[in-house]
Amino acid sequence: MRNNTLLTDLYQLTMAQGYFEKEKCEEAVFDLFYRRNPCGHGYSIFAGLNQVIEFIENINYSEEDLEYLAEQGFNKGFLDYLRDFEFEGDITAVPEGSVVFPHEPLIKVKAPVLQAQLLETSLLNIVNHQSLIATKAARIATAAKDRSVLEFGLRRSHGPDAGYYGARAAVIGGCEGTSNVLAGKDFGVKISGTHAHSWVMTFDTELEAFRTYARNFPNSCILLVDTYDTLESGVPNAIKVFEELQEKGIDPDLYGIRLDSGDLAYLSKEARKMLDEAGFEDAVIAASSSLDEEIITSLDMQDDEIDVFGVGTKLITSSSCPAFGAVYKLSSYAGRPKIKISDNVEKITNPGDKNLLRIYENKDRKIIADMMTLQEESFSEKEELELFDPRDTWKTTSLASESYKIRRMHEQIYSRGEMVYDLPEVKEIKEYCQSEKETLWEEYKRLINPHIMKVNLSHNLYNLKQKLLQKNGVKA
Ligand SMILES: Nc1ncnc2c1ncn2[C@@H]1O[C@H](COP(=O)(O)OP(=O)(O)OP(=O)(O)O)[C@@H](O)[C@H]1O
Ligand SMILES: O=P(O)(O)OC[C@H]1O[C@H](OP(=O)(O)OP(=O)(O)O)[C@H](O)[C@@H]1O
Ligand SMILES: O=C(O)c1cccnc1
Repeated sequence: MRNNTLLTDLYQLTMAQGYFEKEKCEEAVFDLFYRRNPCGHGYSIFAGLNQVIEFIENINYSEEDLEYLAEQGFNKGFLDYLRDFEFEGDITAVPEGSVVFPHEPLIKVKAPVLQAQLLETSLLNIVNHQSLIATKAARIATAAKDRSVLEFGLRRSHGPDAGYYGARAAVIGGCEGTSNVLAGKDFGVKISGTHAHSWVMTFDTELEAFRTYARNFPNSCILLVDTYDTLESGVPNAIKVFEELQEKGIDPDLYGIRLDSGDLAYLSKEARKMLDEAGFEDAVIAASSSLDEEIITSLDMQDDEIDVFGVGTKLITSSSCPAFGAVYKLSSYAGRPKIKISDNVEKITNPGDKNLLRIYENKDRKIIADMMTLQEESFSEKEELELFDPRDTWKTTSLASESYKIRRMHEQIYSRGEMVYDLPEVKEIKEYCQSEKETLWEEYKRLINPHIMKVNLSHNLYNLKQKLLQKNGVKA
């Protein structure tokens, strides 16, 4: 396994040495958050937490790394510190697979500043990638409604890691399985697939190609029917092979066809009729060919007969929105809340050591709003709760006591350097993610112009922010 300890930006190490030299080891709090949902989506899916933990657990500056850093001019004392580096701080995070919204702290790192700073690049690198792909997968799965989506993108992903972790994230976000064998093996998720055009082309006839495939894989036999002529040759040959299986008394678990070109809606409807007329009502129709949520929505409007969508390039590269944009910002140092000012209001940070609360309607467990609070604040469901918009503060909502439920979104991952979290399997994260989506009203899930979830600040946090803004000469 590659040692990723140096997979960071140089400035993290130069700052770390600076802190080391100045013996500046006060506690810092950093929030990892993002500012906008990808593709104009109504929410995002937080993914990558297990890999964040794996990264921290495996931090190890080898002698070779230290020699390299010495050549770059780092000090011996600092390098000796790195040789024995162990993370000593606290980390809390929302569980992987959670539905999340802009500006919410997804991960909170509280540690001696040198240590907290050293984690920045790797944490962002991991979370930015997986959250982006998980969110794109959620969009595609929404468009597919109750039909399955398979992740087919490895060949066109941005290198091996993007394919491997992208498959993991895609499955968390809503894909039923992946064609990526290593991801399937390592993450315990379903792998599936069909065959390529080359398979058909190496045989003298399409029929012979289908027969041979069916002989090899009678129980999972999806035949690619568009190599020559989908309706004139591909589908009739597939039907012939299914009849032959039937004559042999073979009742496959999964069989059917895959369409990979042409008018997928039209071809699926024609193919469905032909398969049904031949008595193969349970034959599956899969389709692929540069699919994404927009094309799937359009196919749906055309009353397509596709059961399974194979989605590659546009999912694994999140081509419509290629970056998640999460950042890692200091919110407190030496017990004092810190704020980053910007002319762009969206970029002003929320100061202080914070908590993220989610407020659900009592009766149907749908999300009403999220609220960031200061760490020390506590709230009781037995009391009325007033929520207000942090921008348009006159917009308020009062929730009657006992009409809502509060959930603290963060779980403890590290406590004083010790990993205290039970890592869930990808299958569990996937199920949790599905249940998370069910906590959203449909209005937040639509693909275009969704409702914007309210992410409120508590009165105390709002007041602290105003105070720091004023102190920095910003008029509220
Ligand atoms: N009925 C349809 N409605 C909307 N989009 C469709 C429909 N059928 C296919 N598409 C999409 O149109 C695009 C067609 O791509 P392209 O021009 O490469 O054609 P193709 O049929 O796949 O050809 P090729 O033989 O080169 O593979 C794909 O993104 C495909 O998903
Ligand atoms: O279109 P995507 O969403 O990326 O989905 C994956 C594509 O990859 C394969 O094509 P490719 O041309 O690579 O191989 P093939 O010869 O097996 O069709 C497959 O047939 C799909 O068309
Ligand atoms: O199994 C398939 O059909 C497949 C796998 C990867 C890419 N395209 C198709």
